[in-house]
Amino acid sequence: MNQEQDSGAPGTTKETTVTTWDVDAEPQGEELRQLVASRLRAIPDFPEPGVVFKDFTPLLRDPAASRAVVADVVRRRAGAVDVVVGIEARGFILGSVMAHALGVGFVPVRKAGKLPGETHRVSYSLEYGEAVIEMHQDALQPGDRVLVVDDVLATGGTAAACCQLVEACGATVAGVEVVLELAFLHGRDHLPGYDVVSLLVDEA
Ligand SMILES: O=P(O)(O)OC[C@H]1O[C@H](OP(=O)(O)OP(=O)(O)O)[C@H](O)[C@@H]1O
Ligand SMILES: Nc1ncnc2[nH]cnc12
Repeated sequence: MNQEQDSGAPGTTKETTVTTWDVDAEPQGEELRQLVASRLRAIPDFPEPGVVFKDFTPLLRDPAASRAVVADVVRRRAGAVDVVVGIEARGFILGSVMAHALGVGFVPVRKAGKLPGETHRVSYSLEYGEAVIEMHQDALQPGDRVLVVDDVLATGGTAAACCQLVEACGATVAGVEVVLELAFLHGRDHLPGYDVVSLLVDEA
């Protein structure tokens, strides 16, 4: 649905037009999956030998494809989340635009030592190493329905650690959204009971 609103102040002739976004008109289903798959590239042996890195910078470079990814999440989650939590660094890019499109706030989960306030912290392992992530203790309120956003679900260590941080604040994980799930790394096994949605699933 497209809608135009006149928000000019009474007694003035100035008009401002606000156009809402028709998310249903964006690519969906198989069309969306093919579009997104065509904007990801596989880079072998990065960041270390044996890892095939799935690079989503071509997706970001294409406004139509990025917009379609965000629209897909808006169709599924609009009205059902209060906050988006994005995981440093790639989760920041997707998570912040999704928060904006959903009309909710954004909370960053950062690698250790980057946040200035009092934090909760969790250590975890991922496909190519170990890490510690943190979130400000006062970033969420008890009862907040939180959408966790990242680009890739690999071993699931990062997303599971992020869900722990959300719950440490007394908030609820409403769902986890990723663009690409590397199913052969069984990340879902670390996220039992969570509503995990991946746009693309790589089985190989
Ligand atoms: O499911 P996992 O095995 O935990 O892996 C997934 C995580 O790995 C990548 O982030 P990375 O830690 O490489 O950081 P970056 O976004 O700063 O590149 C990716 O963006 C996810 O956050
Ligand atoms: N293979 C991979 N490609 C991109 N991001 C990742 N995060 C963890 N594993 C990854």
